[in-house]
Amino acid sequence: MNKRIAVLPGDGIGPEIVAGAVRILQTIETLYGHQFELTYADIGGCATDKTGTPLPNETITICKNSDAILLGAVGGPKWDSLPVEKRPEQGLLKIRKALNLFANLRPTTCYESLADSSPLKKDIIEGVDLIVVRELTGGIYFGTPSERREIGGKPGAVDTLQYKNEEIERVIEKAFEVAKTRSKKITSVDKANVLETSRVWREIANQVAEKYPDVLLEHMLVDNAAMQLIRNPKQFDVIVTENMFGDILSDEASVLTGSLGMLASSSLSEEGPYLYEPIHGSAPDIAGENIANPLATILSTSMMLRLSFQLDKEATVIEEAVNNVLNKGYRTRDILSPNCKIVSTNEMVEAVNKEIFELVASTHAI
Ligand SMILES: NC(=O)c1ccc[n+]([C@@H]2O[C@H](COP(=O)([O-])OP(=O)(O)OC[C@H]3O[C@@H](n4cnc5c(N)ncnc54)[C@H](O)[C@@H]3O)[C@@H](O)[C@H]2O)c1
Ligand SMILES: CC(C)[C@H](C(=O)O)[C@@H](O)C(=O)O
Ligand SMILES: [Mg+2]
Repeated sequence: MNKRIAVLPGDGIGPEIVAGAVRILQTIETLYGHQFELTYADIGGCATDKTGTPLPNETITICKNSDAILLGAVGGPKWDSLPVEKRPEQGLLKIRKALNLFANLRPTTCYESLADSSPLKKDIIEGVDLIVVRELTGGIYFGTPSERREIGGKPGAVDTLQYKNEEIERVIEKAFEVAKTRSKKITSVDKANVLETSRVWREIANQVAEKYPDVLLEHMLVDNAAMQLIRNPKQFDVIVTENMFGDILSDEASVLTGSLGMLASSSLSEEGPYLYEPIHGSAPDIAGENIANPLATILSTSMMLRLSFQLDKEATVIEEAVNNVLNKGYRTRDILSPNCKIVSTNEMVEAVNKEIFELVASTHAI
């Protein structure tokens, strides 16, 4: 199979973890006889440094001409005081908007071998397998006005939470489609006791549910959901929610797995190409030290192989290899557990890579 992949490493630990994921993609390419044509492009602070903008037009063109996009992370203190349009995070928001990536899938799978890496009790997290479907191109992130201005004659600021009904409907539809392939239960998370956008969200969720009689829909207020996610996460299968609630709840959900460095994501549009990225940020506190966990990015590439290229066997080999290296005790520092082998970013990548070779050799999985 021949595929074009745009690779956007970004800032901080972005280049380190993306290099690891690319190494795994290249192994899959070799072992299974595919051709992945990689085109690198700038996004985020590094793009601002080079071109004055965090999302150069060339990057958008490269992404649009690709079959899938792999992104690392953007941001860092170096760029925090720049005017808003030059900030790294704007590059991320703009690429999501430019490619119409309205549905962000963030699976949370608890690996048995990482039970000791989570601060939560084993019986609470054991067997957790949920997915947050986060609306990604609307809500308070994109509403206008978003500005500083006087409020009642006093200095202040305003951000606007707005949704078109159609933006709500399409992401809820996507979540129901995801639920159909899983346990057939959806929790729609909102703040309908306060927000008008949430009341509309709830009405639309009820309307969409009528088309899916086999899927059970429940509604939950976001503050309760944040608590339930820690107290009893096994009650959840698919969580669908608006942009900012999804951002916050998915970072929280990562604690169930042991680390933010474990959570992959895919961002979907109607037409493609889709974008794949870990849910974490550029981790400036550990950038350049070769200690970041590359597994979220590696698992994002397995999502790419499955969702964009329908390469199920290849995706499964990556996922099994990750599971096996964790079972063998390899740990980056964010997922330490008793008697583990502490490894660097590169050593973790090499362990997964070796495991893929071994799995393919032992099962003749090609
Ligand atoms: N998708 C993205 O590009 C994205 C996502 C979140 C934050 N950010 C940006 O990243 C910068 C830093 O933000 P932050 O510190 O709030 O969040 P962060 O996700 O970068 O880091 C939070 C904590 O988790 C740790 N961490 C994150 N990823 C890790 C990994 N793979 N392995 C080990 N530890 C990891 C970090 O060291 C840090 O202690 C900010 O500029 C923010 O805007 C970008
Ligand atoms: C960096 C930021 C704009 C981004 C978001 O809030 O969407 C990040 O936190 C994420 O989760 O991808
Ligand atoms: Mg986030």
